[in-house]
Amino acid sequence: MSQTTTTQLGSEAIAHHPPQNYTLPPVPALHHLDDGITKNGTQDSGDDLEFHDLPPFPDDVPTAPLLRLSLKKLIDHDSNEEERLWQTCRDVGFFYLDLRDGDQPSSANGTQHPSQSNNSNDKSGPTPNGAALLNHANQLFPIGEKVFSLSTAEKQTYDFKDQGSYFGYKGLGAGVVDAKGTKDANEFYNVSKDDLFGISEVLPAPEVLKGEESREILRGFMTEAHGVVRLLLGVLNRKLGLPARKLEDLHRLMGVSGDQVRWVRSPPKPDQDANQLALGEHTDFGSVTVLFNRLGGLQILPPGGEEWCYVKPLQGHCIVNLGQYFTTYIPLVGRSSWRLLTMKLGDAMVKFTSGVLRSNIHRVVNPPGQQADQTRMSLVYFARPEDEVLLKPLEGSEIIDAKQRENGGAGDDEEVITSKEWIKRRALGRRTGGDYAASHGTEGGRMKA
Ligand SMILES: O=C(O)CCC(=O)C(=O)O
Ligand SMILES: [Fe+2]
Repeated sequence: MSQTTTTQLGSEAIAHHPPQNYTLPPVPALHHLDDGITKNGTQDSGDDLEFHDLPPFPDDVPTAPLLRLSLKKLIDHDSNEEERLWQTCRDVGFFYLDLRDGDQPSSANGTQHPSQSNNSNDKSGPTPNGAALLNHANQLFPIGEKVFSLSTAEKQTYDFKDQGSYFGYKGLGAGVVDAKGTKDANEFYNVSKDDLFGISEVLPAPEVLKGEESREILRGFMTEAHGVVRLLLGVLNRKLGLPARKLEDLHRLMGVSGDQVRWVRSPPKPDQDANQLALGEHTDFGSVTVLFNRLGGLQILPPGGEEWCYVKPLQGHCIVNLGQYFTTYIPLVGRSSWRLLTMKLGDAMVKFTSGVLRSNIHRVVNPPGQQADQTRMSLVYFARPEDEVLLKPLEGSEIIDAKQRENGGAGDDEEVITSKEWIKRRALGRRTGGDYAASHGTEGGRMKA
């Protein structure tokens, strides 16, 4: 597709209309790091990408060849950067985003609450500010530590699983990492975006999260992370040739959704348990995930590969991955047969759900090398389609239509479910006693274990 018109007229002005009988471009070959990080994850650009207050990430473990994109360039609608984003979302769906140069002077002093926006024409919300996002993330790490330092008995009172909610606390070992029911080795605390912005009820929470100071930091983080998500969605929307703002409009900051912040904490494991997974293999069940971690342990299984590769944490960057919203539409002949279908489909499920964009399997293992005796924490923002969005192929894109034809059609008589229902099923299915099979997403046909 031509980039010329986009750059001449402004990227919002043109919706791409590929010709009739459009055939899909081939999926690009998996990228290799060509822009600052060599294959074993060491730097070659002079940038300081290390976390100097932590034991070093080893240089003798396999690392994932992920691209490093620049938020600043994406904000500036750099067509080369937009093309790199598009390619990497089609081949692996995981990349680094450099936030250090994404600073926007207009909002450098903080984050404007969207309801305070005085620009009624600004439908896409405020331009994300990379420095503010990093700053809020740095402030949230110690707040998360305070939450986890509370007694187990108190934390347990914020586990809302029995009320059908995945917000709040999940204890160590309260989730499963495989179909055998092997327990996980991490604890979560999930904070609802809708709670923070007054869109839904205020959930019970520990004192450290109830105070306005913490809530303000969380709101700032959510606003900036959401701004990044919508910026990325805008690029993908144009590349997919969808009607203007279609993806952004399914992900409004002030829309009712399952968007959330999550802290994940895994304590160091005794040697005999070193191989235990902290977090089992999965794809994220939303749209876009913005992740901050500092110690290694996150691994992805690159497309077509057999070897799990570490994703080396980089200072000043977040790791972005696409969730399965883009790749999933769920065939349901009837709700009762849902579980059966999910279990039986296996590779067919992957085929059936394989989309134009990619949602890659990942998991969390013990931090590697000298990092192994450290407590690992990460901070995640999960953006999801608004609650009432139906999970079915989006209309208005020749590329998506062509992909459907390639997949043998969409099956018009199939029932579809809402984003809300799907997220709940997947989130709670990975809790002990949950329905692990029903919790599968697009990883269905590629589970290793
Ligand atoms: O902790 C990490 O690095 C990844 C966490 C993750 O994949 C998740 O919470 O879905
Ligand atoms: Fe994840």
